[in-house]
Amino acid sequence: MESKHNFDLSVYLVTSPVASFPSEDAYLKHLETALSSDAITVLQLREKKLSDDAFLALARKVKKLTDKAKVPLVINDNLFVCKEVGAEGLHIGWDDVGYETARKELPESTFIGLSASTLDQALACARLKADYIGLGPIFPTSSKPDANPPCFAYGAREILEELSKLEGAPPVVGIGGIDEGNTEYLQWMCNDGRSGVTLDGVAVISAIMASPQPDEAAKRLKELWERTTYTFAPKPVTLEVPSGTAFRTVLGKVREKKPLVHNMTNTVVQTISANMLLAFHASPIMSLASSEVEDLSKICDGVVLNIGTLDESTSTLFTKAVAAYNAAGKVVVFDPVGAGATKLRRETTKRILESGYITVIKGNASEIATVAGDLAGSVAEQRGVDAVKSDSSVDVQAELVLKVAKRYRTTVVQTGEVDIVSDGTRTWTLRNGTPLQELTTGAGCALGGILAASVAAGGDVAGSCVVGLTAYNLAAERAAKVVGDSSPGSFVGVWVDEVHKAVKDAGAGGYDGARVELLK
Ligand SMILES: Cc1ncc(COP(=O)(O)OP(=O)(O)O)c(N)n1
Ligand SMILES: Cc1nc(C(=O)O)sc1CCOP(=O)(O)O
Repeated sequence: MESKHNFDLSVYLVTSPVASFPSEDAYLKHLETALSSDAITVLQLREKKLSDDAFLALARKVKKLTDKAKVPLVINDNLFVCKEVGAEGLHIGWDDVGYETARKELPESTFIGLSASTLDQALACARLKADYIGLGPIFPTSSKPDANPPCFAYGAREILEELSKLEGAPPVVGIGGIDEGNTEYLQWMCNDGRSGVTLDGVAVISAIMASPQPDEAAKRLKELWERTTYTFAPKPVTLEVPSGTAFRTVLGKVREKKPLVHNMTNTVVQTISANMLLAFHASPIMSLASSEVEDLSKICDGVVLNIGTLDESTSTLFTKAVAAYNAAGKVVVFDPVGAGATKLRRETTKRILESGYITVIKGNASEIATVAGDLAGSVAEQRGVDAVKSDSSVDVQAELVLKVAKRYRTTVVQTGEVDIVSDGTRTWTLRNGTPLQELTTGAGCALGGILAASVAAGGDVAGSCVVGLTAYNLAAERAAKVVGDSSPGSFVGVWVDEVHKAVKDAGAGGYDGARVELLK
């Protein structure tokens, strides 16, 4: 290390206790193998139970390895060991030796990292001018029994957004529950060119220390961390919406591609969901089997996760689906049906939203308000998330839809008398449809499939949602004209016919009557 500022946090290994290995030799060999990957950029020696003498003796051996690999060594908590061994850095938490004491006692060139679990702590670290912040836990972890509650990727993103407003804020490394399955998602959520948010690296214990091949594990983490294109991330914004051309483009692509949509949906709406997808010129697969998820993620273009008839196993099943469809780079539409009604629904909704990238969240006003309210348990609470009721004005609802889209870096489709679509940058209101849709069981749930097919074919996520939803609602209006206002039974059949025609004609003239407005 030439200067205290010359450190790279991108793949930061924190050690597990030497005592968790069969021998000290096995432990040192493990570290040496990990360091031989050339992927590790910082190594923190963390021993909670050793005496100062034993810690120092171990630190001297580890320092030889880190020096050989030209990787800075950071000592966890112990100022004495840090000084004695001449480590390049010290990491301390809020219960440890104070930052100012450590700063006075250590050479200027020694960098000092501070832990933060909340926005207030992160701001305090910045005020103290810590050299870096260890922000965590990001995800649940079993490596630190006294860890604070996780902030998840969206919470980390909010904290980083606040830090980015300060001049000279310290770099930040995320820690806690980070592994190969979530690194890419965390990196995408927390490195957003649009808002200036940056996370500087990932710190891990088990992802490398518990791996039988620590060098390979470190290399894979580095490769995931350095990605600039993401498997799951939406394609760039290309569509001009609203316009008849966009309408024809998306529906034409649906007709050509015939997207295959995996419906993990509730038992009440299976038939209408499958029929609407077929009418939309897409193909449905209906399956709730856990053992099929990975295979289906490889052949399907997208999945609909609908918690309408959930049980205690739904969150495990659906988070598995999020992981599989993210890894396959396919569309995930999440419908948190009745999200606020029970504890099970609230918890399941929260776990799914925390688990990975959701391409589209679709729900009615109270479901979206519940999704927004769930955030109030974390960072958002400190900054005051307003609970928006379904009887609030369209503008107020649109503001919340935009906030939820921004927070999860996703597209939100809120259905109601006025539908609202937002991707956190652009927000539209859509005013088509008929009251007969509300008298049709599964009309909202079947829309999940229409959105998945539209996005899978279209490219621009939010734009494709606007087109798919408008086509669906215009078809409903045409069907209502045919059957009259008091025939909900006959309405469904004619609606399916009209959806079919809309895609068959690829929207030729079908956009007439669309009442779509892009809000400023
Ligand atoms: C990089 C990094 N970030 C955070 C921590 C946690 O430190 P602390 O709060 O002091 O908790 P313990 O590690 O001492 O249990 C860390 N060690 N490293
Ligand atoms: C050491 C540590 N500090 C944390 C914090 O939140 O400050 S979480 C954590 C444990 C990280 O281990 P793993 O990568 O195995 O989850």
